[in-house]
Amino acid sequence: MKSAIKNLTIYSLFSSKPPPYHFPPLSKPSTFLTFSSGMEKSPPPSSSLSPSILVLGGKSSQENEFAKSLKDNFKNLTLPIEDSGVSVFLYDSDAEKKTYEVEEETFKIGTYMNSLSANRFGQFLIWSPRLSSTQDLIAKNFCELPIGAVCVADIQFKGRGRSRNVWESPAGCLLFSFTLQMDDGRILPLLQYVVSLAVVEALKDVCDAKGFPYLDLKIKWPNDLYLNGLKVGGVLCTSTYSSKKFSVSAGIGLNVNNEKPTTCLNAELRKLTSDACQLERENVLAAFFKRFESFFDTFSNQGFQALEELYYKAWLHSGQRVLIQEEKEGQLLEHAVTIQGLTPSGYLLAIGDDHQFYELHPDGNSLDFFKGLVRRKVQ
Ligand SMILES: O=C(O)CCCC[C@@H]1SC[C@@H]2NC(=O)N[C@@H]21
Repeated sequence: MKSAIKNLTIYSLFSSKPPPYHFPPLSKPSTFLTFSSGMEKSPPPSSSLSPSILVLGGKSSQENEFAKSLKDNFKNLTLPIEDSGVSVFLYDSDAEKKTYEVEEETFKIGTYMNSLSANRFGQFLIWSPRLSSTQDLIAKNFCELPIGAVCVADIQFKGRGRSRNVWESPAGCLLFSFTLQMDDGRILPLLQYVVSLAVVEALKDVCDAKGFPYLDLKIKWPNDLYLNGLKVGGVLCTSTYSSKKFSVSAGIGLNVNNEKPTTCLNAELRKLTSDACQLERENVLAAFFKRFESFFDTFSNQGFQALEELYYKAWLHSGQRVLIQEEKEGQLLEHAVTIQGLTPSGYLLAIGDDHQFYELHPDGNSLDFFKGLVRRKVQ
C-alpha cells in the first residue's frame, strides 16, 4: 500500500512494531510475596493538598499482602517528580468511613471492592486524592505491579491525553489507568477500541443494575466518548515491548459528575429521571473491569472481529459521510466518502463516491472529524 500522506501522526498503539524504547525486562508479578496485612492510620482527606497520599488496597488477602510489600519497598517505585513527596497508606475500611465524614468526594475503595466481580483486573488498587497522572504512575512502575493493577485519582494535575495533549482532570471525573499484557502485536492497535467498548457497555450494565434509564454514550473514533454531542471521556493506551510481550498501560477519563463547563453523565441522567438516580464512580469502575475482562478474553482468543458488531453499534460512524482532504499539485482537494467500518489494522475504512476504498488516518493536529482527516488509498 502506498501512502499519499505526509506528516501523518499515528497514535502509539497504531504501530505494531515494538517501540524504540524499552522498559527493563519484566519481573514476575509479585503476588506470591507474603506479608501480613496491617491497619494504618486514617489517610487525610483529599482536600489536604501537597504532599498528597497514595492508598494501596486489594480485593483479597493476597493483594492486600502485596500492598503491604509494596508499601515496605516503596522506595523502589519511580514517581514523577511532582509526586515525590507522597505518603503511602494501606487501605483500612474503618479509616475510610471516618474520611467520608470529612470529604464526600473521595473515591470509596470499600464500595469499589464490594462491587468488583472481575477476577483478574482491578483487584489491586492504588488510589490518590491528587496525583500528577495515573498513566505516568502505572507506566513508570509497570514491572513492579501485578498485571491488572489499577491506579485511580480524584484529581490529576498533569493528566495526559493523546498527541501530548493535557487532559483536564477536575473532581467528579473517573480517572484511572491499569496494566495488561499482550503477545500479539498485530491486534495491539485495536485494543483501545476494546477498552472504549467496555466503557460503553459497562455504563449500560450499571444503568440496568440500578434501574436507571440508558445514557446514549457513544464512541467517536478513535478514542473519544461522547454523550449527546458532547465529549465526556477519552481513552489512552500506551505500550512498551520487552521479552516478546507488549506491556500496555490503559488510561480512561470519564466525566461522571462534573458538569462544568459542558456536561457529565450524571447531569444527563438528571434530565431523564429524578435527582436520586446518580452514578457512582466506584460502580462504574467495577462494571468496567467486569466487561473488559470478558471482552479481553474474546479479543485475545478470537480477535477483534468477534467484537466488531457490538463495536459498530457503540460508535458514531456507521454510514457517516465524511469530508476528506488531499493535497494534489499544491491544491487542496476535498471530497466526500461514506464510512464502512474499520480496516484490519484499525483505521477507518470508507468508500468514495468513485467506488474507491479509502483508509482514513487521524490527523494528529486536529481531531475535527469532518475536517481533520487525511486519506490513504487501499489497493
Ligand atoms: O486524549 C484522550 O482523549 C485520552 C485521554 C485519557 C485521559 C486519562 S485520565 C486517566 C489517565 N491518566 C492520564 O494522565 N490520562 C488518562
